[in-house]
Amino acid sequence: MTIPAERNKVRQVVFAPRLQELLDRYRGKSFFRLEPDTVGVAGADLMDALLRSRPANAEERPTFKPVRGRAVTRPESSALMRAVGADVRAALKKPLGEPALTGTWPAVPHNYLRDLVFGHEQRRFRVLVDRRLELTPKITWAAVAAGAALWGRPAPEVALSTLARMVLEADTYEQRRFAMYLYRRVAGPVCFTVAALVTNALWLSSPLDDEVPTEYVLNETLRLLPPSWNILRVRSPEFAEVDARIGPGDDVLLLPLLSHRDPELRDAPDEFRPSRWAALDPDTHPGYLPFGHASERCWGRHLVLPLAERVLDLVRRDGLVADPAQTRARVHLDGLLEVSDVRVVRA
Ligand code: HEM
Repeated sequence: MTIPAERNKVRQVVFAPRLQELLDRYRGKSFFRLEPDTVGVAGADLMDALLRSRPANAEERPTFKPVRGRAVTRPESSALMRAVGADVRAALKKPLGEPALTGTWPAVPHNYLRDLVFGHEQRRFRVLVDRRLELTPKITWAAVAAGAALWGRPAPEVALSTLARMVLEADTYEQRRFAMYLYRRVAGPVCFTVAALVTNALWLSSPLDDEVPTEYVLNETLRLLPPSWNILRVRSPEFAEVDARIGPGDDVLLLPLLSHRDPELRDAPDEFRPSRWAALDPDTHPGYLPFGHASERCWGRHLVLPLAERVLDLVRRDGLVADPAQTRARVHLDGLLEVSDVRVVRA
């Protein structure tokens, strides 16, 4: 995939081979078999019907799936989202300031967001939003267990996020460990996913056009490089009722990465054209599911979008661009779809 960049140069997104293969083989197809026990779905209507047929089960929920066998209840999830919401709203009220955002992205915006939202947290909390813990559940668990064991209440004057104060309310070691793991599940994405989104946006749009609203830039980035590029639903009887090609033993991998580029649904599907969103509604546009299905859409999106806008406002204000000498950025095969190692400089 190429994006017009500086006059004679192009900027390229280099997908991991498995992702490129998915795009090459299945883009434009509604239904296909990926493995003997897994089907792929990228047709807008079929995705809609399947996601509508049953709610996500506990294990399929990315944020609030059970923690080592212990379910996370509805009231617990709601309380955690309210707490992180309060922290994000407080962060958004801070003046823009003079953060140093040049350097290698997504690491730079990750650290910026960590400091902005969870800035003065104690070390045992800060370590839980460290990039090095990414996708390593065992190490995360070890960090949580150590943090919960080395306990000592901070002095009252120590500033803590609303989220961290919830952990402090836990009485026993077991409860504290559970609460800290959930802290990681909720605080981590605020840094990881928003850093991924703004890095993808910068790579696709650089230099940001002053005439184009940031909202459109983000919608178009979420279309071409959706951080949540797949949605897994495990086998269940409802699916065969929706489509007889789906057997009782088939898991279903829904692929926004492909449906977002379906040539039947939109013009020039591989081109980065943020202005197309002037005429489209991201909440209802067919096959556009960067935050999941309407029936159970991401609870964090109202936090993600203003944080991403704030980072891109700083990019515009400070004239930051992807280093013109860099013409390729890789997307690895990972849980989160993001371009890696983008060098960001002042224009
Ligand atoms: C760019 C950022 C993000 C993207 C693209 C994204 C995407 C998604 C998607 C696709 C789903 C639906 C999953 C499914 O149906 O299986 C979802 C659900 C959800 N997301 Fe997000 N998300 C983002 C950030 C966040 C953040 C920062 C939080 C929390 C602070 C969050 C919390 C949730 C919750 C609570 C759910 C509901 C299901 C559950 O996990 O319990 N998301 N998100």
